[in-house]
Formats: sequence, C-alpha cells, structure tokens
Amino acid sequence: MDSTHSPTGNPRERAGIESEPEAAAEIFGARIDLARRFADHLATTGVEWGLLGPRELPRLWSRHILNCAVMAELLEDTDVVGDIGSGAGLPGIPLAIARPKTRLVLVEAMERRVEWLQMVAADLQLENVRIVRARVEELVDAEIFTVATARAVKSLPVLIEWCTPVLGPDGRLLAIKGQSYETEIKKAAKHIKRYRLSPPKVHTLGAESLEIPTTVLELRRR
Ligand SMILES: C[S@@+](CC[C@H](N)C(=O)[O-])C[C@H]1O[C@@H](n2cnc3c(N)ncnc32)[C@H](O)[C@@H]1O
Repeated sequence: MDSTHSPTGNPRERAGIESEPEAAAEIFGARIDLARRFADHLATTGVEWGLLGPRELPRLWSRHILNCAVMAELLEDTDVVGDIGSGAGLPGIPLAIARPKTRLVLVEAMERRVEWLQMVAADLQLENVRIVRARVEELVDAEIFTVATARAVKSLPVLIEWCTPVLGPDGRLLAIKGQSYETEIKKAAKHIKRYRLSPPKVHTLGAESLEIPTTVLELRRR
C-alpha cells in the first residue's frame, strides 16, 4: 500500500494535518505543487514562528488555503492587489499561486511576519509577489492598488478607512468575512457613504468545493 494514503503511514495525518482535499487540484491546476509547498510551510515554520495556531492544522486546507484561493475568480490578470495585514500570506499567497499573472503586494506591519513571508515567497519563487513591511495607513501616496484584499484584519469600517486611500479610481475592497457580515455592513453604512463606495456586493464562493463557502464583500470606489 502507498504509505502516503495510509492513515497510519502518512506523517502529515499522524501530525493531525488535514489531508489535501480533491478540490485543491481543481483550484490550483498545474500549480498544485506550489500550494502543497505553501501548506508545508504553514504547517511547519508557520506554526513554529507563531503565524498559525496548531489548532488550525486539522483545517489547514479547507479553512485557510482553499477558503482564500476561491477569491481568485474575482481578480483580473491586470489587477495589482494589496493584501492588507497579510500575516501568514492569507489570502495573498494562495491568490498569487492561483493567478500567476496578477501582481500581489503583501502588506504586513510586523517584522517577524514579513521575514517569514519573504522566506516563503523566495522558496516558492513567486515572481508576482512583492512584500512591503508597513502599516497600510503609511502607504498613502506610496502605493496604489486596483484591489485591496483583507481577511481577519479589522472590522469593515476600519478596513474602509485604511484601504480606500490606497485604492485607485474604480478600485475595489474585497474583504473575507464570517457569518456576521450583515451586521458589519450595517455598522459601516456611514463609512461607505463618506468614502463614496458602492453598496457592498456579497459573493459566496466555493459553494461546490468547500464545506463552508467563503463570503467576500466587494466595495468599489465610485
Ligand atoms: C489576525 S492577522 C490575519 C492575517 C491573515 N490575513 C490571515 O487571514 O491569516 C492580522 C494581521 O494584520 C496585521 N496588521 C494589523 N494592522 C495592520 C496595519 N495597519 N497594516 C498592515 N498590517 C496590519 C497584523 O500584524 C497581523 O499579521
């Protein structure tokens, strides 16, 4: 028997790391090996360096890598995406793997996390990724993105305040949100008006491939 498919022989399974779901190969296509390398980084140095909690390992693919990668369908090759508060490269790195022509700028405030991102991006040889150590509020006039992505960074009003100034005309904020997204939208009503953004569009992504689909709020500059 192939030891990689045996529940007792596979070291990843023994360590409680989620096995790669079938959907991963569909989502990443020919670049699935890069996604696997990213998963290995998250499960090893990612945990050791404190970027990912060990309790996340049993849902490493479904709740982290794939949950982020499904956002790729909202991007264009010509986009320049700022992943704000990228942390462990989520959603930025899965998006860079799934969309090799789209440019991704991973914006992260903490030095240690930036070091980890640089190590991983170099190992994966992701030519479409650039890493910037900064608080996003410091990037006004220094960076312009067509899209800003964010997951688990701040509430929607704060994201609007931080991200709108680094978006070009017609630029979009794509925020991954949980079940309470409707409450967040209500709380952000004044910000949406003040920053002249379109009413949020709610995308439910990965409904066929993920147990828990990803909810993304899209707000466009007008
Ligand atoms: C909870 S983590 C989420 C990381 C990642 N997006 C994810 O989904 O796993 C939030 C990250 O945002 C970063 N961060 C917080 N405020 C920031 C700011 N103003 N500019 C850039 N990064 C920031 C933190 O250092 C941290 O790495």
